[in-house]
Amino acid sequence: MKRLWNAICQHIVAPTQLSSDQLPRLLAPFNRSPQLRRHAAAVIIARVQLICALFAVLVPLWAVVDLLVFEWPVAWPLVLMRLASAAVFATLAWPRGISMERPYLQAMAMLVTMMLVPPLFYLASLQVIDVSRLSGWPRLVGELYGFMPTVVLGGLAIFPLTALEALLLSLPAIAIAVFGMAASGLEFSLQQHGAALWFMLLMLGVAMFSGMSQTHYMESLVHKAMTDPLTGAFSRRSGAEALELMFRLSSMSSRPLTVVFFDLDHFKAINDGYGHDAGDQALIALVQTLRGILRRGDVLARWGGEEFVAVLPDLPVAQVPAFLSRLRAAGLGIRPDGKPLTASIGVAESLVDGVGDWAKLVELADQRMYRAKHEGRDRAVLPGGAVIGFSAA
Ligand SMILES: Nc1nc2c(ncn2[C@@H]2O[C@H](COP(=O)(O)OP(=O)(O)OP(=O)(O)O)[C@@H](O)[C@H]2O)c(=O)[nH]1
Repeated sequence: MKRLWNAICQHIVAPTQLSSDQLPRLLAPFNRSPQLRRHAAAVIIARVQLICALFAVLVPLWAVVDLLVFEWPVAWPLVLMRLASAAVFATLAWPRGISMERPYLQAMAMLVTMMLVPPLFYLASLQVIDVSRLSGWPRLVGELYGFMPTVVLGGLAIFPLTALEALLLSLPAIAIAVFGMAASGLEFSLQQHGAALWFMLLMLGVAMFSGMSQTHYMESLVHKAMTDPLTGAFSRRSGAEALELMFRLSSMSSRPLTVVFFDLDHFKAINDGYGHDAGDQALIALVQTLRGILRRGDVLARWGGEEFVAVLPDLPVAQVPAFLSRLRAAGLGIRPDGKPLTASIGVAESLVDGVGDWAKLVELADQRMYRAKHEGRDRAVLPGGAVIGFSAA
């Protein structure tokens, strides 16, 4: 069974392994990191804009066919509807930035708007085209309009969506298609419309599968690009990006944001005395320990060789001593000679330190870390200059 699961993951779902904790994230868009949500939103927005730019040109061009095939009383409302649709597509295609605060909401709003235009166009076309009374070319073109909701479902396949998102986004198109079948003047039966319905469900299945596969692939790439390959902590660049976003969000709501700067003590001695691999193992163990102490929304980034930055939203400076005691209780790991691994720590907090940007907050934490280093290591310097010595406690 495990071999079958591995074969599915390796050869069908994506060329990268799928772990059991990733599967729920492919089924529904919950529990995603803000970075991943932002990246998914950026991809969706870029693709919506590309498609909308194409449709803004192609949709009005198709008016030529309407004018050639249909009588004027049928053709002119269709041309007007095409111009209105093109205006919506052009508006969506208009270059715009990605919302800093709610990128996912922006992406979904744009996607839903784009997805609604063709089915609504089809719905409106039913008011002017009665397929059951047409024959020849007009009937063919009229029946093509009936495919619009299905085309929309197929189009979903190009977006990195979870199964739930693809399902919810397809519901309006399916509902409009069924309504159209009932209102088309043709017999409303499974024999008459079953094939079209089956084809829609097939398209939905393809869209869900493709969306999940893209989501998984995107998640793997984002994870690789954002994390330090040795420890799995955020890289400095992605840590800075996360910090910038968190700083902005916490300043908007006047909530505290705390930065804890760690620099391991006498780390060079581990490399020199026991080899680089022993040093690597110490760094990996340190990150595992810190992960156990940090909360879900906290961020841990490897800032430099043996320097780490933890970003803790909603942690006021008054709660920092409690955080440091948890750290002290867990320990930072053991050096190869059996002695405890220690660090010099600097803490800065956005409200108490009154800084205006995230870089200044890190700079303050870094300066306090240096003070901790110069005052004897294995201690933390807090805002206001308070010092908490670890070994003495
Ligand atoms: N094993 C290993 N060592 C690293 C890595 N990155 C940086 N280092 C080493 O970390 C050491 C940092 O040394 P220093 O900056 O002198 O600091 P230190 O020995 O910790 O001394 P203090 O900070 O003054 O307590 C250097 O020897 C680097 O080569 C890494 O990824 N793996």
